[in-house]
Amino acid sequence: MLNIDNLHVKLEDEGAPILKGLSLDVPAGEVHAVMGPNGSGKSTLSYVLSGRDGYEVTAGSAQMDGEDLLAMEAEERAAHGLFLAFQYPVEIPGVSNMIFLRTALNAQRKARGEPELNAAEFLKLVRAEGQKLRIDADMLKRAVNVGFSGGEKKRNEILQMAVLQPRFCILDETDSGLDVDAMKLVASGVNALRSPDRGFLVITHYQRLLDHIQPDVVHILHDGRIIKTGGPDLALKVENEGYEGLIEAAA
Ligand SMILES: Nc1ncnc2c1ncn2[C@@H]1O[C@H](COP(=O)(O)OP(=O)(O)OP(=O)(O)O)[C@@H](O)[C@H]1O
Repeated sequence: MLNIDNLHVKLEDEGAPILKGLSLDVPAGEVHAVMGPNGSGKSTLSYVLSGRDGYEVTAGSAQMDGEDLLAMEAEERAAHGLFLAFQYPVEIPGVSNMIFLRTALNAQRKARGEPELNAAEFLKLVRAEGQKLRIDADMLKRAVNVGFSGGEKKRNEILQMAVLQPRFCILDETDSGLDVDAMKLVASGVNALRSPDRGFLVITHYQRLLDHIQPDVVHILHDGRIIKTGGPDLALKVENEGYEGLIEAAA
């Protein structure tokens, strides 16, 4: 479903590479976790895949369902069903959460040739999904993420995911800043979306998220490359022993 091959990326205005030959395949139906030390390139990977400006791909490829992701504009990638839950969700003053979600959903439906949802259908959907994440009607009316607490912003990212029903979801440290109960809500939001035709890349520093979202595969990213791939026990090993041993073994 998602195939990344030998990806090399640098900042557009700086010379130093950040991703240095990263390869990763996530088949449909699977959840892959990406862990790695600070500064190893995890967020860069999620930004490059989602089409954020400021990065230059100097070699390699990234495909979703055989189509060249890197050749698409950011909104085309979204219309193809790619979704990124940001590490630092963006505030959008003046745009209510509700209007934002409805506009995003209908733009994607239109791009896919599906009929737009009318106001009543949309309201029913967003209220039901909001309830599961304990996002009440008041938060839905407020400007997107403005004045939201750290944990509320992260839950709001998962609400967007639940409403948009993307086919491939990237979660960039969605667990950071969440209290224990909110983490369980977020995890059940993700688990509810798990399906044979959907894939996930879950970037996290902590094993505890993976207790709730059981990954099929765990990758360790260091210095712009995947240095080790394994099963869920690899995350436990990192939790217990840190990255040093894995980095030394890969050198
Ligand atoms: N806009 C930028 N300007 C300068 N350096 C950058 C920029 N974006 C990324 N980098 C550098 O690229 C490297 C990778 O950053 P990235 O945010 O992808 O790491 P990460 O693995 O997500 O880290 P963390 O676990 O701390 O979130 C870091 O050394 C970072 O300082």
